[in-house]
Amino acid sequence: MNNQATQQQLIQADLHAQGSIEPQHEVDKRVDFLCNQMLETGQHALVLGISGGVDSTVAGRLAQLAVEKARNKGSDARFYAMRLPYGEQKDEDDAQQALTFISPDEVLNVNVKPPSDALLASLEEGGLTFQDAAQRDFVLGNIKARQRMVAQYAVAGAKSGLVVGTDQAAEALMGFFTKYGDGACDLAPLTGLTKGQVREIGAALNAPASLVEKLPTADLESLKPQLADEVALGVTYAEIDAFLTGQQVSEQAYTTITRTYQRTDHKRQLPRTP
Ligand SMILES: Nc1ncnc2c1ncn2[C@@H]1O[C@H](COP(=O)(O)OP(=O)(O)OC[C@H]2O[C@@H]([n+]3cccc(C(=O)O)c3)[C@H](O)[C@@H]2O)[C@@H](O)[C@H]1O
Ligand SMILES: Nc1ncnc2c1ncn2[C@@H]1O[C@H](COP(=O)(O)OP(=O)(O)OP(=O)(O)O)[C@@H](O)[C@H]1O
Ligand SMILES: [Mg+2]
Repeated sequence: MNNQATQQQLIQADLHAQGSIEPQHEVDKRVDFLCNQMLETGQHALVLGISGGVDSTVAGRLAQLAVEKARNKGSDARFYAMRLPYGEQKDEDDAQQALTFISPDEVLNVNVKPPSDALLASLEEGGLTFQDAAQRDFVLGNIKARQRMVAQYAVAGAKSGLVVGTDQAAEALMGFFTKYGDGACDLAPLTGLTKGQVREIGAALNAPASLVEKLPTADLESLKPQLADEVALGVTYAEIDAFLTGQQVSEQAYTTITRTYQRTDHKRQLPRTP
């Protein structure tokens, strides 16, 4: 086996990626995981932001199925789905379609624009300056992701709940999440799945095809609304998934992926200590 294939195998194992999945088996396994976590911890709720993207559509439906299963076992578990737009969201219709599909016990609508803008204004009043408008916008993007984390943990605190995250192997590989923003959670039910496998599970759950096939976007930068992840990453999800499932990828994709994986190692670890 050549060096490239060995390195791919090591990373695949590190991220718990599988070459292929049986979607219904993964649904059952991951619903059981969420249900058992509720029962074992004695917590009473699951909490998750629903964006209108495929990851939160799938994780949200798994969460609703899990609390229903826990209730069948005598728990009073409830799922709190949260809409967390930054002002008006361009793909709000998709978010509403996701909510209809998920059928959560509760929906909370929280606008993260006022707290995000207020924090940025306070930082600037406090003396923080930026290189340019693009850097300021990028930093504000991560503030939005972290305000969503704050909002979800507030609900978890009030309802004795656990925060669900949507990190999967493709985002983990590329460190494509905000550290302590959407990267922060108590339970990560999509761990190990490629983007394509998340879509396979969405299809097995009968999620609307338009959401299953939707173009992924972090949608954090106001100056680049709905920016496709693949443009930001400089590599396609098809190439990322191929890398994760042990297939050969182009030299350029291999270099981009392995360099990004190494550069973002700190995002997949606990804080460094002396
Ligand atoms: N070597 C190192 N060792 C330990 N810590 C290190 C470090 N280098 C930076 N850091 C720390 O990490 C910080 C950078 O990480 P972070 O704050 O996350 O910021 P960063 O990785 O620069 O930005 C987050 C990226 O994730 C994308 N994202 C975010 C949220 C959701 C999604 C999505 O797919 O929906 C995507 C977003 O578009 C952006 O490209 C630095 O400011 C520093 O505090
Ligand atoms: N506007 C939003 N409202 C509620 N939650 C959000 C919003 N934006 C992001 N989130 C939360 O942050 C998570 C990370 O965003 P991310 O874009 O990776 O996932 P997604 O939108 O579900 O799917 P995709 O990656 O395909 O766009 C989401 O899964 C969701 O839980
Ligand atoms: Mg998204």
